[in-house]
Amino acid sequence: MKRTICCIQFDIAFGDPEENKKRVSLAMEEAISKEAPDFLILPELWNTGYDLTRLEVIADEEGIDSKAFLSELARKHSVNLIAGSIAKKSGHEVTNTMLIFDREGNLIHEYSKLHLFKLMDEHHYLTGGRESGLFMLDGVHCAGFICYDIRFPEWMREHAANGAEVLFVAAEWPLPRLHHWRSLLIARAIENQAYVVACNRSGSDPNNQFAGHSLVIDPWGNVIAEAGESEEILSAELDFNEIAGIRKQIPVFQDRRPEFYQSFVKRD
Ligand SMILES: O=C(O)CCC(=O)C(=O)O
Repeated sequence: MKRTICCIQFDIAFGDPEENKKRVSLAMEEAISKEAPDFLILPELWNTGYDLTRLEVIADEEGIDSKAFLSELARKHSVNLIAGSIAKKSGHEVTNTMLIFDREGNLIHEYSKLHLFKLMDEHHYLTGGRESGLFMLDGVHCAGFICYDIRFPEWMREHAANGAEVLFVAAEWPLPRLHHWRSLLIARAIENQAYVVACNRSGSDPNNQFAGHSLVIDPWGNVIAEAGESEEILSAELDFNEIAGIRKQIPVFQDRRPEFYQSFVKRD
């Protein structure tokens, strides 16, 4: 089974959801006309960027506006959409939430970033998620993660151990730690013997310059597509038949001994 994917790496307008909707629409038109992908992925917080101090005002109330907008795009282009994440307001809480739509425009899953990134003050403005990132889309077992989540191999492993064949990552990863971005993503692909499709943003905001370098990595850890630092539509073909062979050759999922991992007692 093969599927084509496109990462839409774009420069997010700071605190301007309407402008960002225009940018997403245009980039999607381009991706669809050039690549006709099965799956499209957007970056993290694409509606507001990291304008955290104004989230009370600009976050999307229950995600209603974004959901209508994205559902229509998925349906119109008949594409599966891993719609990065949005700032979503529910009562007094704001979450950093990934929205996933099928080709008919049905919202099939929401995943809110589990691990908040203190270095960028997320814990002051956002509430961490509580749900799993697992979902099934177009016959593929998928899992979604958001940026800092990639530093938590145990979280991603749980998803792979529960069947995920492709790990989608939406990010606003800063340029100074590009080396970590690449190394962590390659490691997550190798250890989980899964595809990693990671969509970062490009450009800068008042506080950070972002790395771009969206990546598609195969289950052997080979980088099969990589963007540069600027806006780019990155595409690749994923062949899910490769996974079974790799998992048979080095059967890490059978060889795990999780019963020992929790009960480890530190010796002096
Ligand atoms: O872990 C990192 O270095 C970057 C994480 C990040 O930028 C985020 O989670 O938004």
